[in-house]
Amino acid sequence: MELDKMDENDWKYHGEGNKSLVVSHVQHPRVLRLLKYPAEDSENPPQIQNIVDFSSNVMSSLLGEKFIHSGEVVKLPLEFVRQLSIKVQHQRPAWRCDKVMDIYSGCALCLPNLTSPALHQPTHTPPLCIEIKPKCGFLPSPKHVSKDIKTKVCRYCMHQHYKVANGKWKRRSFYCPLDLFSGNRQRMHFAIKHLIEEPQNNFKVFKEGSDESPDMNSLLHHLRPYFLHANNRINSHVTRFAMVRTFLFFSGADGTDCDLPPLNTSVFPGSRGLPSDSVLFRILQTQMLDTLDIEGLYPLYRQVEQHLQDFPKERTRLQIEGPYNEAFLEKLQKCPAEDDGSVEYAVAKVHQYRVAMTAKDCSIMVALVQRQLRDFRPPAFSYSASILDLDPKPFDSIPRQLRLDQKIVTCYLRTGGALPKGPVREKEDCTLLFHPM
Ligand SMILES: O=P(O)(O)O[C@@H]1[C@@H](OP(=O)(O)O)[C@H](OP(=O)(O)O)[C@H](O)[C@H](OP(=O)(O)O)[C@H]1OP(=O)(O)O
Ligand SMILES: Nc1ncnc2c1ncn2[C@@H]1O[C@H](COP(=O)(O)OP(=O)(O)OP(=O)(O)O)[C@@H](O)[C@H]1O
Repeated sequence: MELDKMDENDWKYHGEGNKSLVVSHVQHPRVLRLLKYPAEDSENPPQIQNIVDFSSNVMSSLLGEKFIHSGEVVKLPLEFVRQLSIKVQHQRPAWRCDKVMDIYSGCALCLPNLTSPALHQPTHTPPLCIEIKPKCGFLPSPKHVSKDIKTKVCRYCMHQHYKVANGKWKRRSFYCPLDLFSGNRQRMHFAIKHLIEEPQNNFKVFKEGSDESPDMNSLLHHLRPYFLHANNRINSHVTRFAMVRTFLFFSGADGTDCDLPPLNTSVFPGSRGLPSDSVLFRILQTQMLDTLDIEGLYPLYRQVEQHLQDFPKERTRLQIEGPYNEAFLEKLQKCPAEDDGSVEYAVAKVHQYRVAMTAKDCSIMVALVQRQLRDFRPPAFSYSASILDLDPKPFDSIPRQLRLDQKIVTCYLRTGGALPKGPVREKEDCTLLFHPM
């Protein structure tokens, strides 16, 4: 990429989240991730190098290098960024326009376009990519929570009630992250069915690099050729089953594409749970660094905050805002098992919590490519999995987390019973092991 010859016409709007806007190159498999911030906060542009460091030095070590593309910071001509922001503005969803693109720093992240995987051979079927934002896959321990309901209904399921009550989404999703992370074939199948039915911001499909946002029928139509090679039973049940199989086996052992196991392979070779080298397992393990729940963590956060007020210079030694290097990783990995009252313990728990928050908010991108084999063998598939959006969560977002947690639980206890129950799940309890199909 020749940075001095950047032309906004070579880039198109690709997507955006709460914190960044992504444009993809029209010819090369590359994207630029430009940060956004609240319109009134243009004085305080986010620290982009911190994002790369956090991803490459901290998250990559916890999640597995093979899944991570941290990218690099590039300095773009300001006029290019300004023209780009004008060009993409009309494609941005209105509900995301409360934030503006950073057009002043000229800094962006350059990353491989994970929806355009490199093709080693020509294929008949274009690559298909599925993005899942799985959210938090475990329940907190009863030791640290004040409301018993938090040990039965997961944060995502409770949050759904809050989101519908506040108009963020019209319909509630019956997806439950505990199902997806369970490693139980039936529950994972159930999770994927509900993601497809009500995708919200948890499920996206890209075909030929473009977000398809399809309805259920057209999605299944797109997915069929990618999964249904081993037999001719083309129905939605088989498709979802194949997706479960794909997720379960995602390990990308050597960081390259690997073949899907055949359809008749046992998904649970003698064991329950996720394979320990799968992408879902790694994400769940990292999420579980939140051992205290926000309620147990908050007093430690206050201890750190007080310490920083008393000794402002300690902010640097304790690496509150980074740098996110090996020393930061060591601080959170060498946390004493018990609270010894030290600020080091409190800081380590806060660092662990922030890392867990990142893992609870990341997305998985799965790319599937059909390969043509000679003779009459059925087509084979290559796939690869990557993890996106591994930004550090700010230290001072913790009080907001506590307030949100309280609002979600209060809303759930107030309205939980009032919303219609799921078509299948009679009883809202995320600890349920089996669902009737
Ligand atoms: O708090 P949550 O669980 O609602 O997560 C937020 C996400 O909402 P979600 O419920 O997934 O729709 C939210 O996603 P959306 O804007 O709703 O697409 C962001 O990812 C937010 O992270 P950040 O503040 O941009 O770093 C996320 O905030 P953090 O909690 O990760 O700070
Ligand atoms: N390297 C990439 N290749 C292809 N698509 C990408 C890439 N990075 C991001 N995207 C797309 O852009 C979208 C927005 O990116 P990202 O999730 O990083 O934004 P964000 O603002 O940090 O999200 P959040 O709302 O979770 O904070 C993603 O959901 C994904 O669809």
